[in-house]
Amino acid sequence: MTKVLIAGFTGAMGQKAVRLVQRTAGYELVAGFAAGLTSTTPADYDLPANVQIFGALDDIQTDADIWIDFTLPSVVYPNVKFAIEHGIHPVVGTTGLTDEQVTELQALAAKQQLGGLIAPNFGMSAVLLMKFAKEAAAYFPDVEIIEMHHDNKADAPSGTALSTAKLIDEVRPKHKQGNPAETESLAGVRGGDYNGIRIHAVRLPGYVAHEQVLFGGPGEALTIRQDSFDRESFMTGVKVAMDNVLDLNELVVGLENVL
Ligand SMILES: NC(=O)C1=CN([C@@H]2O[C@H](COP(=O)(O)OP(=O)(O)OC[C@H]3O[C@@H](n4cnc5c(N)ncnc54)[C@H](OP(=O)(O)O)[C@@H]3O)[C@@H](O)[C@H]2O)C=CC1
Ligand SMILES: O=C(O)C1=N[C@H](C(=O)O)C[C@H](O)C1
Repeated sequence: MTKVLIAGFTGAMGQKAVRLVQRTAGYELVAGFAAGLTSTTPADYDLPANVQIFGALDDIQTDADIWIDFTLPSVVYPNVKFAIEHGIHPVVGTTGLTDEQVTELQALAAKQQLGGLIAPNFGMSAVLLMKFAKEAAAYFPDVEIIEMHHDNKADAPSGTALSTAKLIDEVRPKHKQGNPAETESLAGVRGGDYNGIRIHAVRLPGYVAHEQVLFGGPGEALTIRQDSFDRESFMTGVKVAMDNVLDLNELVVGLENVL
């Protein structure tokens, strides 16, 4: 039986992950971790009595094999560091880790000879969107990204949009796009700028997670779009990660690398 701890177990994604672990043969939920808890009684979260509930990182004592993290950009780094230092394989969906933090965590995982996975998006449609966008960018170097999310989202741009921009940046011919004399009469109206790639973030009730990559060329355009209408869409990828993470011997970034 593979034992799982879920960090952020009370959140929108954490709750989906709890149900995934509970319904999947071969896995056992042994612990839940979240901040701001009013109780550490498992029954108060509809969890069996043997599930340990932790409200602070320093309190965690567990024999979990896997640490699933769906928390907040502000806490994901210490969480994953803690997991690796305690020999728990991290499966990280939380966004917001900087490139430097990922490099540090990879070095720590290598030192501990521990495998893990960080995925900016566990949804198949988003993984494919990023793959197709990278392919298209070699032929359509002029591109902008629009990501659309629910209005509870803490961070902007989305981790997926940033990853998409990084993948596009790896292949697209280096050039300046748009009008070099362009001005903004309304601050921020042209979006964020990742190496010349504009990213626009929309936050609205009713949305879950959506992304469009717009390519423009002389007389034509290509739009690639993905929609996650339900957070259940991310669970396919989380299950793939759980099934593979114990066999990894490094901290891998991107679900596509374990598919
Ligand atoms: N990779 C992917 O496929 C996906 C990634 N995400 C990412 O996952 C993350 C979580 O998203 P979502 O579930 O919507 O967010 P929620 O706000 O719904 O949940 C956040 C969770 O983290 C907990 N938390 C808050 N502060 C701390 C802390 N200091 N230590 C430990 N736990 C803490 C919250 O507990 P409490 O409620 O008690 O404050 C809650 O359980 C985000 O970064 C989001 O971008 C989301 C969807 C898919
Ligand atoms: O906060 C969310 O909801 C999501 N976060 C991830 C991101 O920032 O890319 C993945 C997905 O977009 C949903």
